[in-house]
Amino acid sequence: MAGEVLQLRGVGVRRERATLLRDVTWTVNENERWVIVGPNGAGKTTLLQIAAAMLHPTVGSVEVLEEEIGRTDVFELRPRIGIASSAVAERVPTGEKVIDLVLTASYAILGRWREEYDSTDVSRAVELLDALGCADLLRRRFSTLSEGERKRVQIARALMPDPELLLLDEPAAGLDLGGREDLVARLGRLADDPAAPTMVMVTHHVEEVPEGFTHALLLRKGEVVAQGKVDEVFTGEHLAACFGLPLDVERQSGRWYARAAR
Ligand SMILES: Nc1ncnc2c1ncn2[C@@H]1O[C@H](COP(=O)(O)OP(=O)(O)OP(=O)(O)O)[C@@H](O)[C@H]1O
Repeated sequence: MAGEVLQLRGVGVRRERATLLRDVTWTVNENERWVIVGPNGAGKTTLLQIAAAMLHPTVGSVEVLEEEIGRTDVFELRPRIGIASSAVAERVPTGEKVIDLVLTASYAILGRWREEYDSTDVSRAVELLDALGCADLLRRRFSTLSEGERKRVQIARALMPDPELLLLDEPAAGLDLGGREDLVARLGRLADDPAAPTMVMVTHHVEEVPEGFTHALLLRKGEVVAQGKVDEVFTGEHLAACFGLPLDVERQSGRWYARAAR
């Protein structure tokens, strides 16, 4: 596949009287690594759900992997997209084992039933869990894992179908400092891998943006504040407009830091 992985034109999402997204026009090209940043309630998860073909816009047009939403079979499209999100984690059936949670991603389903998996599928699932430092968890029940373990298992699941697009919704939320730094380093290595899928990650914190992420989109109250190359978007001016307070922003050794301006 070449070219545009996501193409949104004039996208709006409304629910009852609320406007969740307004006039979002956004293009993600193959091999780019995007981060969506914004305060609570800005519309980040809504935008990610649009990108995951899980939500249709109220207005505007959306193409995901060159398929137009509304004119394509989303059940064929979804296995081409890997998503790690707490909205998915909440729907994991009680008692589901970690290995089965990763395997079932091949069919974009939750809950193992009677599907057949061959030894190649099982080896791939084990390799992915190993790469994310979770090889010792494969026989555990997902519900018994710590928050950090769950996050890493969900990323292994998202990578299982060898997706063309990888979507990560707040992958570092709830992690302790060591867990966050470990995850950010793993995501940085993934971002640097030319064989890795196009990536879009949602976060509240610029400190969680791994090295190797190329582009950023800032959202506030459902509208795009700025978008483009990460070093052009992560300025004090743009981030202050996004979060609604004066900020000092700096970059050190490839990572970003922001704090309230004194
Ligand atoms: N069905 C709905 N009806 C009305 N408002 C909704 C509905 N679903 C979501 N919202 C509102 O839309 C806004 C955007 O929600 P969304 O989850 O996309 O934001 P977010 O940027 O991901 O937030 P957070 O950082 O807090 O997770 C929020 O203010 C939320 O309360």
